[in-house]
Amino acid sequence: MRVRKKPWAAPYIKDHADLIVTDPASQLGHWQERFPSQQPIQVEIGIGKGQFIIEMARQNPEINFLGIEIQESVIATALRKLVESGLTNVQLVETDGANIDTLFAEGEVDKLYLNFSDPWPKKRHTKRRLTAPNFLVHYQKVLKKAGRIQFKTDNRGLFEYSLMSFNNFGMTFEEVWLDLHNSDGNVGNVQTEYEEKFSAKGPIYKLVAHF
Ligand SMILES: C[S@@+](CC[C@H](N)C(=O)[O-])C[C@H]1O[C@@H](n2cnc3c(N)ncnc32)[C@H](O)[C@@H]1O
Repeated sequence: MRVRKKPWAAPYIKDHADLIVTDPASQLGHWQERFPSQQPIQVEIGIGKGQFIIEMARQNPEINFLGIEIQESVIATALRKLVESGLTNVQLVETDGANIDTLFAEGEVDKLYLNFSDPWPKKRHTKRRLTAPNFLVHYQKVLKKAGRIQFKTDNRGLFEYSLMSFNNFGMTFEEVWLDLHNSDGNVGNVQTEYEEKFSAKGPIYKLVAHF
């Protein structure tokens, strides 16, 4: 998903350096200092406009959330929502999720969310999928022992690929939902922007797994 540049984005991000990090490697070992309370850290990679992470933070004040997004113009919109929310248990991080192993110490992350990740359907782009083994190696390092990865998508091809990828990596599945919105798994489900947009067109798939 490529989005048009927004001229206001860079200055807005600069003005809100208390809520967004643009040089994340400098925070290694210091993430908790960015929050008022030391609490478990949960991370979403590819937050888009931030609806999911902000609502999760509202519902779970006992957790500190970090939202990673690669596109400046997209994360700037999420930042606006965060500013309006007044929440203090969310920090945004403008970076490539592929760098996650350089951002956190081993076992620092409690849970990882991947929502409606770009499908990269062409075979030659497999390594760009956020559920590919080259990403799983990094997730395994930063997640605490038995820390969960929660993945949702409307893309059947990506979901099937991810099931195989996690399984081949030796991960254990805790939940697999093939039609989340019409199942018991939907209780307490927090929807993302993409989920709201695409659930009318077909099923939403979800899995929760750990290493
Ligand atoms: C299809 S959108 C989904 C947005 C949101 N999660 C939702 O469900 O509404 C995927 C988002 O992931 C971001 N993204 C893709 N690859 C990324 C990466 N390697 N690191 C960080 N963000 C990434 C994209 O810029 C885009 O905003």
